Amino acid sequence: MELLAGALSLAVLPVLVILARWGANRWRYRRVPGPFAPPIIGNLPELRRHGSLHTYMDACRRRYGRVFKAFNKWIDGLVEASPQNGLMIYLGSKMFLFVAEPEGARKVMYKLINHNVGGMLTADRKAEFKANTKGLFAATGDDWRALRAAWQPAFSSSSLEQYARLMDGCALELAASLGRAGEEGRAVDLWREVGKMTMSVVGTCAYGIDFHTMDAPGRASGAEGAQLVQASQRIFEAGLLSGSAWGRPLLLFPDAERVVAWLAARLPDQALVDVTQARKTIVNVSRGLIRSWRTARGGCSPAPSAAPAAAAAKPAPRAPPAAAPAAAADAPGRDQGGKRPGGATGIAPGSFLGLMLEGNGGGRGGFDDDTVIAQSNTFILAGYETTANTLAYTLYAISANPRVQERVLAEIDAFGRDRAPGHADVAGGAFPYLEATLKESMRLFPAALMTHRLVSRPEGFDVQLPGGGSVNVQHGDTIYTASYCYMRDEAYWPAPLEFRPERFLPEGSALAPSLPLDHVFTPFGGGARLCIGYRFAKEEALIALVRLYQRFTFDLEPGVAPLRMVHRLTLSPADGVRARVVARA
Ligand code: HEM
Repeated sequence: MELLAGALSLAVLPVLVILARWGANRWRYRRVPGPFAPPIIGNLPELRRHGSLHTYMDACRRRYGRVFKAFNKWIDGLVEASPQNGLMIYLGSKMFLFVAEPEGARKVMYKLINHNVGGMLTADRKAEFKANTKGLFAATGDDWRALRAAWQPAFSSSSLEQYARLMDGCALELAASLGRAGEEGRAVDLWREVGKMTMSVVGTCAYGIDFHTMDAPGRASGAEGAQLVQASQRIFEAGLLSGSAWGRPLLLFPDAERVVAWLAARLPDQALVDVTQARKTIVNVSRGLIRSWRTARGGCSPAPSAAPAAAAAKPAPRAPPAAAPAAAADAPGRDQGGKRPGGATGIAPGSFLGLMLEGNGGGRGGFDDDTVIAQSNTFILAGYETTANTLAYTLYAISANPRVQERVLAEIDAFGRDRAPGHADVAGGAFPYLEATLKESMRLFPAALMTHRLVSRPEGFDVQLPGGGSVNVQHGDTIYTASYCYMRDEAYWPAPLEFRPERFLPEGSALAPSLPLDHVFTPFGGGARLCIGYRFAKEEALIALVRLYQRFTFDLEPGVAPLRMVHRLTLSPADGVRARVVARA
C-alpha cells in the first residue's frame, strides 16, 4: 500500500510541476492573445479540426491578430504524428509565440541567430544521429559560424555553374521517365516524380556519386549510391518521429524528451531500429568514401576530433572547386552507368563533400569526420523535399492556370525547344516570367511555411504587439515567424489568393505588395540564417521546369484542384499531384 502511494506521488509530482510551469508561462504571456490550450490537451483538438498546421495558423491569425501564442512543445510533431498515432492527450508547458506580421518577423529573423532543434527520438548523441545536432541547420553560436563559412564555397557561382550541368542531366532523366508515362497513357504523381529528381540532384551534388533515383533502386552507380539512396529514402518515409511507437510518450511528455529519447535508444522498436540502421548505413558508407578519398590523396591522417569552433579560429585553406562533380562532368551526356570518365568512383572533387574535405585541410584540421558527414546529410535533408514540393506546386499552378501556362511556353519556346538551360541563363534572368511564376508558387504554397528562432539572450527578446506595447519573450523560448500567413495576407498583397505571377514583374505593379518585397516575401527565411541553398534551389527548379515544358504540358486528374496541402516536416501536397503527361507538338 505504501509502495503504491509512493509510486502515485512520484507520478503526480511531474504533473504538478508541468501544471505550475504552464501556469507561470500563461501568466508571463497573458497580454498575448491565443487559443486556450490547457496542459492536458493543448492545441490538439483545434489542430485536428483544422486538419493541418497551416490552416490552423491562418485561422489563429484571423482570430487573434498578427502576434499570437500557442502552448505546445511539439506543435509540428503533433500535426505530423497525431493521425498515425491517434494520440489525443499530451502534457506540455512551453509557450510559443507566432509572429505573423512581416516587420516583426523580420526583426526576429535578423536579430536572433539560433534555431531551436529540440530533441527528437534521435536526441541521443550517437554518431548516426549527429545530422540532427551537428548539421548546419541545428548548429548554434560559433560552431554555426564556422560551419556556415565552410558551406559557402559549395554555393559560389563556379560551383553552381557545375551543379547546373548536373541538374540538367537529372532533369533530362526525369523528362525521359515522364515521356514514357505519357506514351503509355499512364497518370503519374508529379510530386513523387520530381521528388526522385531532387533526391538525385542533392545526392549527386553532395557526394559526387550518381544517385540515379529515376530508376531507383537498381541503377544508382555502384553499391554506395544504391545504399545511400535507400537509406535516405527510408529516413524520409519515417518522418520526424522516426515512425516509432516511442513518438507517443515523446508527445505525451514533451518536457521529458531527453528521458524518452534515452529510453528509446535502449529499448527501440522495429521502426526505430530500421531508421537507426539507415542512418548507420549513411554514416558508414560516408566514412568509407572519406577514407578512400584520403587514400587517393596520399593518405592524409584521420581528422582529429576538434570542435568546429576551432576551425573558425584558424581557417583552413580552401581549394576552389577543382572539377565538375561526378555526373556534372559529362552531363547531360554522362554515361548511363553513372560512372565518371576514366572509371573514377567515390567522392568527386567539386562535390559538396569534396569541397568540405578540401576546405577542411584534407581532413587534417577543423571538423571531425562525423561533423563533415552530418553536413552532407543536412544538405540532402534540407534540399530534397523542399525543392520537390516547390516544383510540384509550380507544375500544379501552371497546369491549373492556362493563361500562365501559355506565357511560360512562349518564353521557353523563344529560348529554344532543344537548348540546354545553363547557369548563365537561369542566374542571368533569361526566364523572367517563369521565375515570377516560381516566386508566386512559393508565396502561395511555401514548402517551409515558417521558420523560428530560439531566444538565447539572457535578457530575452521584445516583440511588438499589434495592439500597442510589447512582450518580452524570455530566454529559452521560441518565436515562430509565420511567413505562410503574411505571404497570403490581404493587408500586404492585393488579391492574395489569386495566382498572378505578374505581381513580381514591373508590368504587374498594381498587384505588387504594399511593403518592400524582401520584407513580405520570405520563403527562404532571412537574416544570417537565410537558406544557404536558395540559389541552388532556384536554379534546380528553373532548369527542371524549362526541360519539362520544352517537351510536355500536364493535364491534372479530376479532383486534384484545388490542391489540398498538409504540414508534415514541410508543407506537402496531401494527395500528391496526379496528372497525365501530354507531349507537345
Ligand atoms: C525551394 C527549396 C527550399 C526552401 C523553400 C528552403 C527553405 C529554407 C528555410 C525557410 C530555411 C530557414 C531559414 C531561416 O531560418 O531564416 C532554410 C534553411 C536551410 N536550408 Fe533551405 N530551402 C530550400 C532548399 C534548400 C537546398 C536545395 C539546400 C541545400 C542544398 C538547403 C539548405 C538549407 C540549410 C543548410 C539551411 C540551414 C541554414 C542555416 O541554419 O544557416 N535548402 N531553408
